[in-house]
Amino acid sequence: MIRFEKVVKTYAGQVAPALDQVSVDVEKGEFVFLVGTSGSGKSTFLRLVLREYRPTAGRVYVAGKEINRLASWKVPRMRRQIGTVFQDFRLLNNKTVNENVAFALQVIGRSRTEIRRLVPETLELVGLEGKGDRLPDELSGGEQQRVAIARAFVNRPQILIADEPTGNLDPSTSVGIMKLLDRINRTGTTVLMATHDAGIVDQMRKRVIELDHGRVVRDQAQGVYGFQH
Ligand SMILES: Nc1ncnc2c1ncn2[C@@H]1O[C@H](COP(=O)(O)OP(=O)(O)OP(=O)(O)O)[C@@H](O)[C@H]1O
Repeated sequence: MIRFEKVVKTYAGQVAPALDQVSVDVEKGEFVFLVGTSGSGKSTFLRLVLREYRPTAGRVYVAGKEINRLASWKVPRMRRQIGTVFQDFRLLNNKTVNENVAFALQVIGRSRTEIRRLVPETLELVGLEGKGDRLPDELSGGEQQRVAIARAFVNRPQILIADEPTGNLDPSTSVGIMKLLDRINRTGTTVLMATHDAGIVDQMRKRVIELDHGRVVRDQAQGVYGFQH
């Protein structure tokens, strides 16, 4: 589903690469944690999957396509296969929960009938039934993140990318968010999550890929956050 072949990314004006000869293969339906200290290259990795950047060298494949060879006009369609969730939720604060989730469908031209069906169905899936008319600031942080996940998932993308999704949440709220991401993963969605949350990684026992100075230093099935060498 996601394949990196000897990927190098060096930002303009930088000498050291942010990613250095990274080769990784993520199968459809896998759940993968990306860990590593600040600046190790996690966000760069995620941004290459979204084609926000192109690699300096090497190849990135998403769903079988080498995405850096896609024509620019095909990029939005490629990105529709990928839902994204961030630490800071990124909701539209002047729109209700329903409108936030519906917006993700409107921009890709889904019909009103589909929107009327999919929005409540997805809000129920994330545990927000009955809260569709609230504004984001009338919700707890955990609930706001659930809205963000509903928005990312309402289009049933093949891949869900989460960049520190529990970074602003307390531990018990974080556990609820992880259960939700796990449920989404069980529907067959590939989940790629960058995190500093050792407790979560240790609890979930999923594949762990660790980056250090842009290199993959560990790729462990059913891994933990801090590996004892
Ligand atoms: N736009 C940019 N221009 C120049 N250098 C950048 C840019 N973005 C990131 N970097 C550098 O690339 C390296 C990797 O950064 P990246 O953001 O991928 O790390 P990270 O593991 O996601 O860190 P964090 O956990 O703090 O989010 C760092 O040295 C960073 O300073």
